[in-house]
Amino acid sequence: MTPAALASRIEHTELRPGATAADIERLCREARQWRCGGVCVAPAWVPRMSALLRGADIRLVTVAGFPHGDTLPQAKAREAALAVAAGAAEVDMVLHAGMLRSGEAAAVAADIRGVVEAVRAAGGKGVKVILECGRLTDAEKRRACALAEAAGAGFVKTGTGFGPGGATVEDVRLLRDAVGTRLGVKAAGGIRTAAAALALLEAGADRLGCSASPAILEALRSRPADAGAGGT
Ligand SMILES: O=C[C@H](O)COP(=O)(O)O
Repeated sequence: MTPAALASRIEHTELRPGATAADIERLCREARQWRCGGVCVAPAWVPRMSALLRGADIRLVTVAGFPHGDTLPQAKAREAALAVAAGAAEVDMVLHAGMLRSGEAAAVAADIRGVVEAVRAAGGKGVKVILECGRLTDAEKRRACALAEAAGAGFVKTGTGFGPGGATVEDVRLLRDAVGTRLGVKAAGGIRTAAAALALLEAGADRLGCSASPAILEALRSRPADAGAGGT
């Protein structure tokens, strides 16, 4: 895979607590430089991201209920709608893992549906549901995928980058198996090398969320031509 092809699958991310305006400026500059498919920042930075990326063909992504997913459903939906009004195209919302693990499927579905409908009404382009796989059993991951699909989400996403463990090939395979081709799969959290990025795509991820995107892309660019995986 070429660096350009990989970059198109990356949502370059800065969600660290305490990230500064300079961090957001660097992120957007790097995303333009590498032509990343998207950029993901916390809601309060959406107006800045939107201004910095005006005219660029880069998806503007933000988060809702981040990073724990346990805000009130109405707050999550409103947060998502306000972020879309401020310029975000897509919202990565965090699943309420505690409710899922309590067997309260209807409440989990309503939480997701609230965000999906709020984003749609605000003119946004779609919602990803962050599962935080490190906190869930495989059966819970499958249940979460079914609820995300039924509630109208467009993607499921492995993690926030702030929970236990990072994105794994096993979780991407499981999520892909659960949603088939009906939903997208985004792998995120702890992706630090080109080999890891390519392995996650190979396992079935459509998109990757990473903060280490330039290092990953630079490593791929510097790799000897015959060392490529996948050959594209
Ligand atoms: O959604 C994306 C993650 O927050 C990125 O995590 P990372 O900093 O481990 O790449």
